[in-house]
Amino acid sequence: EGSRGSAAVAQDLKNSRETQKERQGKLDLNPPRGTRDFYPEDMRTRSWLFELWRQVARDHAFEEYDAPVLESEDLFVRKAGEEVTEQLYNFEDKGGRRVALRPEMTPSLARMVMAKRNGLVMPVKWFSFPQCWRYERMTRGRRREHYQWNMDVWGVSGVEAEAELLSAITTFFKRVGLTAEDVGIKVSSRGVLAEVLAALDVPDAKFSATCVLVDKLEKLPLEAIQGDLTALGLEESVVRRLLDVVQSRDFPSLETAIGAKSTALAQLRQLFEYARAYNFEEWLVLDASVVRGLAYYTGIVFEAFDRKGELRAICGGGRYDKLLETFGGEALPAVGFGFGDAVIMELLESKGLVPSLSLGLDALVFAMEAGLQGIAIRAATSLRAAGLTVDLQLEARKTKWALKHADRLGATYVVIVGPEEVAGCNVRVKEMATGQQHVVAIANLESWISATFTT
Ligand SMILES: CC(=O)Nc1cnc2ccccc2c1
Repeated sequence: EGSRGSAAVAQDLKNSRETQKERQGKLDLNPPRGTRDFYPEDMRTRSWLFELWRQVARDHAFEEYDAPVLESEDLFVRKAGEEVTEQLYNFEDKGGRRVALRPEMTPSLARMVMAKRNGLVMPVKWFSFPQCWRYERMTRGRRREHYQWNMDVWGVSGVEAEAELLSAITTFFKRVGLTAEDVGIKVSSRGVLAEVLAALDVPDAKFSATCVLVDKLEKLPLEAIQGDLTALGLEESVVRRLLDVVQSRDFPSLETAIGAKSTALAQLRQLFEYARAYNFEEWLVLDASVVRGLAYYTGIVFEAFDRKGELRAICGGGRYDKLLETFGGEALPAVGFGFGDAVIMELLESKGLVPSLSLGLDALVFAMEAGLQGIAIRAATSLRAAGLTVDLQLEARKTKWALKHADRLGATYVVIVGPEEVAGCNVRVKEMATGQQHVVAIANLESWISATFTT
């Protein structure tokens, strides 16, 4: 190897990079690293989850929006050492533009709000189900994409907005069969940290990065981020004070830690009072150690967790009143949450709360011979006109196969188009549940079915 010129070695490299296709003569059928395919049975579960999320969003009168998965990299460049920006799935496109697959939806939403600012009626209450991306060295084998239900309220500075969002989250949990014994929601406020830092004369400019570090402290030992704390210029005494305050797990200890005149404390009390009016107070846990890892949160923050403590956070969110200012716009109060599709499914599966989803097929229609396909088409079409879901077999089938397939698909009826029946201008309808068979004139199949189906 050593004796060969670099060109030769480069050639070797090029050859060894021959496409997988050439090497094995076939395409790699797996989806890209860290991503998932959704086959129909997977898609039924995903659609079931999204439909529940959508119902809750609709019940709270939120409106759906969307934005491109591809955004300018500038939207996500923040200098607060967050994991979500350190793992940005970014690249340069063929036009030489720095772009990224969105790691979260909030910046895109902020861009959309800022773009139409004065044309929007406040408050804005919008939801979306964006697929979000991260580029993580596959050393940890974690996923690189997930779907994340987002709900946000723009234009409301009071904790009424946080309360409404927590109502959506707890409504979803109740609707899916989880109770406050299964799941809790830790609630705190970065206002607490802001008040502590202000009392210690720490400049505002250090607020976001300090919060991100305190969030990391929840997961890592102090020495692991000592370097970052020092780099940020946080003195030992400040770090010790912060670590002391975030120990508070109830109102008396929080009041002792930050004083009775604290605005952040008053807002938290107000939120817990609203929680009683919404009947979701049993889900809330005051826990000052909740900081969340996103740089732009400024006030109340919250995260749902499984009470057994076996899983990562189920969802999380908070107030981010200054995000538009970081984009050079005028401030507009905002609060929102992100709810990923992975942890919740793990929790629901562990509790047997994911229903087995059949196709919900009303009728399977088939012709016994190719020459009868036209009749089968006519029968299927009239059933569909009556609003039924119909699987029309596109090739002639043996009755035995068709009945087995109808059973597999969970069809309520099978419509058999056979030579004898057709000779008398009829079709045969079999009720799969009872095995009962009816000979029905093709002419009044539609009325027969709708009469039968209305019962
Ligand atoms: C459990 C899981 O899939 N987490 C996950 C997967 N992909 C992401 C992609 C972007 C940001 C956060 C992500 C989080």
